[in-house]
Amino acid sequence: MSHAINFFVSSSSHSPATFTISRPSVFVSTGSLRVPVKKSLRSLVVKASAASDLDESQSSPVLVSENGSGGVLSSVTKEYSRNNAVAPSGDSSSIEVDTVTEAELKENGFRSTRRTKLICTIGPATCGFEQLEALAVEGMNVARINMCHGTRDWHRMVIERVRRLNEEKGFAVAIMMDTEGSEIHMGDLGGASSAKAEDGEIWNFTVRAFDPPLPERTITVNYDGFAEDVKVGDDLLVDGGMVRFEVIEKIGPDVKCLCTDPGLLLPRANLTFWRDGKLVRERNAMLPTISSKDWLDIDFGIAEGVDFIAVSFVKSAEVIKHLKSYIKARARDGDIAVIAKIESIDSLRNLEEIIQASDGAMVARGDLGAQIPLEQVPSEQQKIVQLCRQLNRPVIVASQLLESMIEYPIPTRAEVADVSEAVRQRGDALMLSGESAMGQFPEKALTVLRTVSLRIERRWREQKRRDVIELPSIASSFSDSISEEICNSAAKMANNLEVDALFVYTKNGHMASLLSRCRPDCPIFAFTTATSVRRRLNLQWGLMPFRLNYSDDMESNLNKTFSLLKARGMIKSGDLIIAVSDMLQSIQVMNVP
Ligand SMILES: Nc1ncnc2c1ncn2[C@@H]1O[C@H](COP(=O)(O)OP(=O)(O)O)[C@@H](O)[C@H]1O
Ligand SMILES: C=C(OP(=O)(O)O)C(=O)O
Ligand SMILES: [K+]
Ligand SMILES: [Mg+2]
Repeated sequence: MSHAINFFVSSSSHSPATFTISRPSVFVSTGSLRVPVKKSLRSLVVKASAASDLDESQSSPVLVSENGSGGVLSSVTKEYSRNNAVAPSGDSSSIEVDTVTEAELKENGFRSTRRTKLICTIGPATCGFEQLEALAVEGMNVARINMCHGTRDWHRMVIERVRRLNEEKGFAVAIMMDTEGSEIHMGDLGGASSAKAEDGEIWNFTVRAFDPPLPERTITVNYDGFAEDVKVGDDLLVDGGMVRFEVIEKIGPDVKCLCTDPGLLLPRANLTFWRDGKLVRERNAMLPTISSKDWLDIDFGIAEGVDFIAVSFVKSAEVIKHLKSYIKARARDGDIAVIAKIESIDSLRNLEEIIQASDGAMVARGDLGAQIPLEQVPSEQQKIVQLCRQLNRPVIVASQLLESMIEYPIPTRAEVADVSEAVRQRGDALMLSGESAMGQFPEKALTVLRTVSLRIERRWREQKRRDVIELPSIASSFSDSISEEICNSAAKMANNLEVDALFVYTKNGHMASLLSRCRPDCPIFAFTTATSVRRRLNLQWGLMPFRLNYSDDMESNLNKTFSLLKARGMIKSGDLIIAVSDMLQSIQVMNVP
């Protein structure tokens, strides 16, 4: 018996013929009871020359899943350790599967997989192979390296370890390189890990270069114009106010400052200066967003094949466009995504065009909070998250999510509330900075992000609190409009029919991102032919990216997918799924045979 609902929107390049797959009846759930759907076969045909999102026919049945969900429970972790010896990639006769996703699906079922993605900044506390593996097992989707710190050799070592982890253990942890940017910051304290500034002490901020050790109470500053730009009486804020000084005297390249709010100075901390209660934007406002050192780091990132480049202190869309064309001309597959960090007044001023030009955005609350009043940061966060969703760009909420966990094994209640709010806003990803880079409890911090995400997501679904946010059409062509409408409809159907999972066959990830944008109740299994696309999809809300070689014959793709996933125990007969692909511009509702 063959029961299915097939909605076909066929492009002119494909015949509008429908197909059916032998399968049990389609069930629609009413509450907890599933009743068979009346047999029906519907076909909707729209004429369009839609470009296919799918690759040419590829035959070997290689399936790779990843840790996109990673809502790992303790027994899942145990299961991971039992199974973590996976076949090396490229073996087309075997299935490469990330045991963390696999175990989580088996243990928790579809619904309770995690949708919010997690990013960890890698630093001295987490750069070892075992430490990186522990983070991946705990659910790290993206590893961030901050070019403000460490040497290129150190970063290369981290990248190699993450790559090896992916190859040997089947993960798809993506790598994000974050540029230093040319805003004003302190030097590296001559090698010391921190320095204490006491109330009433006089410190010398200087643009002179010193060989270590630095003279006592001396701070080097990276910006040559610093001594000329500041004025006696200015307030000098370290990291947005963690330590405060008042400028009392200028002597050539040296600026003598009186400590008025004592605190700990950390290497390369950001500096801002304020006059009459206002942030001073002197010639430093003219500094290039991407410095000459940043360009060298970007060349390094391109050569190493990082997945994302996050650009610090973006001021306008132009710099993003420039970087994107620079990457396109140089990167092997031209597929490094550019993330705009929103962390300055200028970036807020040009927000929409910056996000439009980028492949994603980061609410970089650390520096943002040093440039605008702190009480304004939460509303800016909400605005940026919402705008990114409307424009279909992944968005990361970053900085100080669990700051106290740098020192303590549990977070403050206020930090948990902040993480909950970011999850409730349905941002794509949450990011750890110091907590994972140099904190004492990196894995525990990641566990907190994971468990809070899972809890809030589940509560949201139970309350059926679907988003009221308006999703404007973003398509720039008729064929894009078709994809968008298909995804909007498929996501709505998935919610109404309470299906177990959405399947999307997507070559470049666009269809997958359109589904993710709808934030459906069920997880989205995204099948893509390229390993690099699979890693990039790992940043997006609700996507479980798989690498799978598939053909342009959807019936055989579905059958292959079903049998591979069933063999891994990741789905079972009777599970209800909706599949979309822009190869056939179709929506298919079916039970797994
Ligand atoms: N590669 C690294 N080497 C040494 N320390 C690092 C590295 N990356 C991060 N850190 C430490 O972790 C802290 C938090 O990381 P992050 O938020 O990325 O940087 P920042 O504080 O400069 O904005 C940094 O201040 C630094 O002390
Ligand atoms: C993420 C941020 O950037 P960085 O850590 O590079 O300063 C931030 O400022 O919040
Ligand atoms: K940075
Ligand atoms: Mg910053």
